[in-house]
Amino acid sequence: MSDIRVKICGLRTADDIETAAKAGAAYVGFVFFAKSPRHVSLEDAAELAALAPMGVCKVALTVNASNSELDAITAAVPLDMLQLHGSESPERVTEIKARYGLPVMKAIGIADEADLPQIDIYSAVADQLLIDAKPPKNADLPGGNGLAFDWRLLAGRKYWQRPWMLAGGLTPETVNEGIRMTGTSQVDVSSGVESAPGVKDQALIESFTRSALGKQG
Ligand SMILES: O=C(O)c1ccccc1NCC(=O)[C@H](O)[C@H](O)COP(=O)(O)O
Repeated sequence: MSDIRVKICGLRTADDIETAAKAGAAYVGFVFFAKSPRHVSLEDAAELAALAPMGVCKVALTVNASNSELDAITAAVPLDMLQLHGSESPERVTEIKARYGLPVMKAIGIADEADLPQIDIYSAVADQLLIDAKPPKNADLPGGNGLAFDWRLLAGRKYWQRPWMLAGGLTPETVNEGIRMTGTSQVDVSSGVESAPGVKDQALIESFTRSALGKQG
């Protein structure tokens, strides 16, 4: 049994959920961000979440969402975690945790060393951290850009105060190198398991998950 936990983000079909769960993903992510090709409606997300087997953590990804948006998402969709992928302040993270009673994962964008202190700041308030590549300036999306950051920045920093996941540009081919270089025990992927933006590829979901979990072909 592997110690690695895999999150597949941006799932939009029943097949995506079934494939991710069967392959052994620990988390499935639903994107609530209208500009994203991975955006799902409340109705679709509710149906997809209901298909996730017990024990698979259902994560709603939002970007600087208001309380009314979060109220609607949490009322419609059975969730286990909220992922905040915008510029939510530490105070806002605390407020969201208290208001919804769900664990909160805060995404931190990393481009260079100057970004690393954010990890400690958000460690004090979030339940988990998702350490991702910082989006390029003028990017349409704050995440899901298929870009990796320099993993050497995290080398030797295995033990943060909170559980964390490595994200950004991972693929079935690179995920093991990312795990090895950073010492992470959790990985997240979106673009690297797609055949086109927003379209998950079942074979890539399987190969990414199996590769991360150290399972043979
Ligand atoms: O995936 C999106 O479309 C998205 C949109 C808005 C904010 C965040 C988004 N994705 C965040 C994720 O958790 C991705 O899985 C993470 O950034 C890694 O993405 P990728 O580099 O494509 O594997």
